[in-house]
Amino acid sequence: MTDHAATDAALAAEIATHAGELLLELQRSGRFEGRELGDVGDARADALILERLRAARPADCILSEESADIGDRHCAQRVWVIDPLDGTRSYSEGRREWSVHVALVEDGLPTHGAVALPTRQETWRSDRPSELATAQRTPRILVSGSRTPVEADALAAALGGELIRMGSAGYKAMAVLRGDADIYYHSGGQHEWDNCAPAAVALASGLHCSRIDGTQFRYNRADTLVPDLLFAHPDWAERALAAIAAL
Ligand SMILES: Nc1ncnc2c1ncn2[C@@H]1O[C@H](COP(=O)(O)O)[C@@H](OP(=O)(O)O)[C@H]1O
Ligand SMILES: [Mg+2]
Repeated sequence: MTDHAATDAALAAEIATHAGELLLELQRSGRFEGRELGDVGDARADALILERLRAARPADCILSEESADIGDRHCAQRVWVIDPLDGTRSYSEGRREWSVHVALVEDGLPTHGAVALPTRQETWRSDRPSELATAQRTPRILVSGSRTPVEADALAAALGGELIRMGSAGYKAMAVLRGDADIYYHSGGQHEWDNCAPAAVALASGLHCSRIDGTQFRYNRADTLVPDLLFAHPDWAERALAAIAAL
């Protein structure tokens, strides 16, 4: 049972971890495969997260990728933004790169959150900031494998970096936080649920997280589209923003 006295970050971590375990079991059960596995996983993880959040925080609103808006979130001060299965494609193809996102947005800012990476048995959370690794001289730049930005090669060339294609926004953002990469760059579209919990967790550890023009992320907007993003080790943030502006 969910602990009603848990802090928001602890609650997010507990729920994301449990949803991740459910998804792993479903994937390993072999009962579904391909697209159907992704659809069933999305729906079941969504149901688990909604049930737990409603029980623990009945007064809050919820915005989920898999459900219609719940409650009148636009004027709500506290809104949970969740992605029950980010990297659905990787998940349904049996790959490792997928994640579960649970974040709390207060007055438009991501204040608490957790990102579960079930295939690594990791849950990253905003109330347990991690020490950042040393940035690499040759930056490793993560981009979407299926929707690689057209300008990705030019950015890598401008920074003298190495481009690495990978699935899932949460998996990529946490790879930067872990120090396995230096930059996660995306353009061409995404939604609030794809990057809200990763931003809540990454910001708490001092990673640079912004739109690619350097402006701050704002959440719980009427239009959930977030066209682009930059997650970067602080040592690379300014150079990356300058290189992006010059593309
Ligand atoms: N151009 C675009 N428009 C809308 N969503 C996009 C997008 N590019 C990536 N995304 C979403 O961002 C998440 C990470 O993408 P990727 O794995 O390609 O890096 C995926 O979320 P879901 O898996 O939750 O659908 C994907 O649907
Ligand atoms: Mg997503």
